[in-house]
Amino acid sequence: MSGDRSADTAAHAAAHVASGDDAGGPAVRRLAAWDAGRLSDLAADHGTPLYVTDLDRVHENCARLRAAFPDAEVRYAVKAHTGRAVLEAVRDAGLDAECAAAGEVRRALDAGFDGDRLHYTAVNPPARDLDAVVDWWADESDLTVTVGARDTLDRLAERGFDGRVCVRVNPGVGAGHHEKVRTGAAAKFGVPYDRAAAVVDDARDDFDVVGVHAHAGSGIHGEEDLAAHRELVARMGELAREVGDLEYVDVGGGFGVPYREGDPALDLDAVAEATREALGEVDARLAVEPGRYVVADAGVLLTEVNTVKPTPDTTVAGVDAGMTDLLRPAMYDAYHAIRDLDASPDRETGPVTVAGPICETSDMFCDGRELPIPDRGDLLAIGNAGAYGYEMASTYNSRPRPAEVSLAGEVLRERETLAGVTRLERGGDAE
Ligand SMILES: Cc1ncc(COP(=O)(O)O)c(C=O)c1O
Ligand SMILES: N[C@@H](CCCC[NH3+])C(=O)O
Repeated sequence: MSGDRSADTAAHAAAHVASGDDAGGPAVRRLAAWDAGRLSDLAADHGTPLYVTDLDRVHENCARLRAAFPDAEVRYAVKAHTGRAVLEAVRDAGLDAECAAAGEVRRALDAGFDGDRLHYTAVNPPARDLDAVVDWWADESDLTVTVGARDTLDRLAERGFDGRVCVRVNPGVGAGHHEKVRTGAAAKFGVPYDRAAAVVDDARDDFDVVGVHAHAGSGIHGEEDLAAHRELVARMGELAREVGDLEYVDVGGGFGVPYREGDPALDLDAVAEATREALGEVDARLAVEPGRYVVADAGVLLTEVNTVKPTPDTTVAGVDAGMTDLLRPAMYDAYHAIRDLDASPDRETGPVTVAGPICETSDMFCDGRELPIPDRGDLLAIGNAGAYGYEMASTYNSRPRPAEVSLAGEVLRERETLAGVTRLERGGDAE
């Protein structure tokens, strides 16, 4: 959590606490805009920690993407939130599904995506995943497999697959909110740019090569990231012109959302325009595959304060959610806005450290952030938890994963039980 104690951060937090509105226009949903009474009712009905997902917001975000990219294919990166209700909302909104693993393909199929709306991006795919997807391809022959290595092409051919393939390219340019999520220049992803045309050429012998793809990284926000995005797109445009005869050029996802209260929203229309301009003339459709943008601000994580401990530097608010429920702060030092739903405007503020129950120092949602000093029993809402929140949850410390409900009160995922956590081990229920 280095840097979380900065004056800058404190100012952001104070502004959030003071403003209480949806500053930034319709494209930004601030944590303050959520109805505190509604969230408190849901926590009372379903317990904490609790994910709350606003499915209408998912629809709105999809609509905004479709409006910004009217002539492009917009594919939702399922990994950001795989819940059935979210997938159905995305399907209804007309987006395709981009899946990172066979399990995600299965979920998308179960949510009603037809093969022609399914894109499986196979990164070093385990044999089990390839077997499963090739199996499903027998019925869904329009699905597309995106491959980033010749070996993956060979392994598909060995399984009798001769369908639609997209070649993933390593564009040599990365972007994103943290080095751990900048994929564009990481050797693991995609065939090196200067070999891409040759790989496309070879692949055409055995497959229907329908596209080329590259992804810079996640959380593109700010000029430097946008410049990297434009560079990636320009390179992909060049490649598409070189290899010709493609259905689409997929320039990845990564569109960021503001996490700090004062952060500006991404100007999606401007990004779309810059993308088209950088791509140049190509005889193929543009495709994008956003995940975070669709779901981040559609979700909050509710957690109850169970321990308040004054220390010389900060008040430690112990809460019942931890890094097992929302990993991003521990993994990326990610900033998530925090709102005390029970604190009246005249509550004293000061440096507050919101910490979970896990035996790891990194199990903190903020450290020394200027917030209302919580009381035991207060309900805190953690913002922008809809993307890579529940998805990255674990059962470390034998903690059952939290429940998820829609804002309307429908249970979307039951709270896991301890029996659920232990069921696969010797002596567990599954035996
Ligand atoms: C290949 C690919 N496409 C799309 C995405 C979606 O990224 P984001 O959620 O930042 O839009 C990712 C994740 O970074 C990805 O790896
Ligand atoms: N999990 C990351 C995003 C990575 C997306 C996958 N390539 C995050 O929470 O920011």
